[in-house]
Amino acid sequence: EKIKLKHGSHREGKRTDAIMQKWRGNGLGQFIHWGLYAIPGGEWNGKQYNGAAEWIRSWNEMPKPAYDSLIYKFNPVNFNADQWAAIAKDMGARYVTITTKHHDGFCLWPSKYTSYTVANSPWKKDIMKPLVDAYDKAGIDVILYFSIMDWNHPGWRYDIKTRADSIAFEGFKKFTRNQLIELLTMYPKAKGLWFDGTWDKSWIKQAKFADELEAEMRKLRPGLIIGSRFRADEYGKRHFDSNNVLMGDYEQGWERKLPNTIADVHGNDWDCVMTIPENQWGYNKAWKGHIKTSTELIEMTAKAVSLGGNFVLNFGPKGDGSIRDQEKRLALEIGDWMKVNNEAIYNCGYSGLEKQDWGYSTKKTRIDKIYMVVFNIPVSGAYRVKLPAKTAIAKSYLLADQNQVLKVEEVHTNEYFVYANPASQSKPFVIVLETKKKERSGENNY
Ligand SMILES: C[C@@H]1N[C@@H](c2cn(-c3ccccc3)nn2)[C@H](O)[C@@H]1O
Repeated sequence: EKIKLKHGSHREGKRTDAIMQKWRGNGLGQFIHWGLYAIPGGEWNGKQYNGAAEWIRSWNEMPKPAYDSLIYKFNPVNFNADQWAAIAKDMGARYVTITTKHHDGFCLWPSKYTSYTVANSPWKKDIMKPLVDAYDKAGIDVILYFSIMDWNHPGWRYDIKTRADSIAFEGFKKFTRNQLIELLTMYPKAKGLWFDGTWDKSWIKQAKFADELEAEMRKLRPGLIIGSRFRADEYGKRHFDSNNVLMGDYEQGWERKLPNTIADVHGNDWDCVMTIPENQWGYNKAWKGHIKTSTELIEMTAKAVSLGGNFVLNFGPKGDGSIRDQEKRLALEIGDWMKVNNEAIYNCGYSGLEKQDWGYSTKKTRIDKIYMVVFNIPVSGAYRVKLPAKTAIAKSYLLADQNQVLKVEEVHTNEYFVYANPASQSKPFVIVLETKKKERSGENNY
């Protein structure tokens, strides 16, 4: 029995408009975390901060005034928006999410509503405009990351406990609305907003305000894409409202983790945002622990697409605006694979097939093509695939070499072995299945 909600979700099921269909088919995206935190790069006074570099302001070892005065050191002489966009293009990313303002409140655009922006740094110039233009020129859609939580704004509160809190937070809410309308007005090419910093009680209590603000933004920018993290319903429920309906246009619940089965995504659109090290979004000088390889990241991309989502890989440019070598190399390695295999990623989604040990299957939307993205090569050379009843395999071949038609054997009803011995076994590869309707129940060759 559904309960009456004024500020719950206002739409059930996936959006079907062209802007969202393009987003749904993107498959692979780039995340950019850049700001003042890139200057210390996880280190202060010769000591290393163990947390995520973009959270260094919350570290007791670094006095807040010392962090806040980093604005006077922001002068990224090696910043080159076209180079960042080229790296994303070479990787095969079809959209980018860029931090306009992270939790520290520093704005990468010359906002009229605070002095804590690039305009008052030695750099002086707008960073967002050249980035939006460079990515747009490269044919990569832009999404603006915006943190509601803003440690620099005097009106920010973690919770509203007193009348004074309430008065201060009203000013903060007006400021937040002003900045969001400002961003949408200054960067009309942006396709969406990626909200963060919305988990504290102060914001969760603003169901009505946030609901009306979301409506105002959608009216100002028809088709705008906003995820489930922006606002809570009037009972404080986030991501899914009190009737368990997804808030916003897609689920933003997969941060540094992936769903495992299709049941985990409840038939919704979703994105997974991922770091290359364990947990560093902003630039950190010392990448500690496991640094993901391009093969791991390609597998995560294939897994995300196989479960109907997008995979968004994070880059943390240095304080001088350059991109670190490890990130450039990974982007090129992923891009080399995507150049050959992106047909299995772009405009693909959940195939409906049972998961097999060799890897992940994806399906082109509306076309009878299934892609078997192989990460684990069976010693038998036989790749098992179970098709729905009345579906047969018309043809099978390697995506990387379509002249190599592969032998297919129906080993049980609707269960097939595809035989493939790929040339190079050191990289994931894709087997294509062109399917057709089964005319009649063919002989099964047991
Ligand atoms: C997309 C990622 N989200 C930010 C984040 C938020 N949190 C966090 C930490 C403690 C409680 C709740 C949320 N950790 N990281 C990261 O700083 C980065 O921006």
